[in-house]
Amino acid sequence: MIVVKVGGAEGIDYGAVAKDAAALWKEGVRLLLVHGGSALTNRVAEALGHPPRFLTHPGGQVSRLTDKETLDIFLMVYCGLTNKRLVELLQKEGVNALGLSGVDGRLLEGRRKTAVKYVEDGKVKIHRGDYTGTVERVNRALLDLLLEAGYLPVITPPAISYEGEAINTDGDQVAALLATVYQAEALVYLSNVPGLLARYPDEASLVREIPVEKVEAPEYLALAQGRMKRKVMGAVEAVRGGVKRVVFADARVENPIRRALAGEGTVVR
Ligand SMILES: Nc1ncnc2c1ncn2[C@@H]1O[C@H](COP(=O)(O)OP(=O)(O)OP(=O)(O)O)[C@@H](O)[C@H]1O
Repeated sequence: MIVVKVGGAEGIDYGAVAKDAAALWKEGVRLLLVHGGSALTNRVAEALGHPPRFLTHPGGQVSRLTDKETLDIFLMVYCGLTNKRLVELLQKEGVNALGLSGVDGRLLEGRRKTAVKYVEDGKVKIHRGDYTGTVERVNRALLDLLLEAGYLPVITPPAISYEGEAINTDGDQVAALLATVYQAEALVYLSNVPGLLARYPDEASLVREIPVEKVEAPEYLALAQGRMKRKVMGAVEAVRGGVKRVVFADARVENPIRRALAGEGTVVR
């Protein structure tokens, strides 16, 4: 199994991703696609007069404040436009892709975090009423059913809480969890950069490899900071959990998945 997460930043060539995924699928490679949608969500939110807001947590991570209106916009962009366009591109390539969110069939279940700690003006504050959470359980039986019947699953956040509410959840974590559940040969993160950059946005500073056992070493620790921390530590956890390798790679090129599998990008193993 190969799990591919297509990021939602500007500049991603969805056509190239779909073409590559379809070719691999037809060769008999088992795939799960997960996608994001953050940049488009920001644009639609602005256009609808409900601009995006982000919270910086005490640990330094940043997340989207997800109130009821934001969740509605999130559903429109992730489950609507982004998911259906990707499914359409795959259908054009002759693959019977099937889009589903974590809400459908309780595919991705997690705990809703109603109170979220964040830092503002140097003080720790609490935001209540958020619709966010972390996925803890995957409905693998549902995915197996689809895979056995020949459908290529195209999966998107949100997830569903144990109480049955849609919750915004991190797509990177979803992909890592799916890869771990399937003990995937590879987990590929496609984005609008060539991989993890030591000095973002300098593309010449691409880090070629992160050996899991050395992730705490000073040269790698610098990379696992701020916005990238969650991605790097998620990759390390996936490898520790049995995924053979994680590759962060470019989705602005032809054959992005094949290139990533050939080692172009940042390889964590
Ligand atoms: N050190 C770094 N190395 C590589 N990319 C970085 C770094 N720091 C910040 N970035 C940025 O992080 C972004 C990763 O975004 P990605 O495509 O994975 O989507 P996302 O914003 O995580 O959300 P979603 O998947 O929900 O749309 C890239 O657009 C990249 O520009």
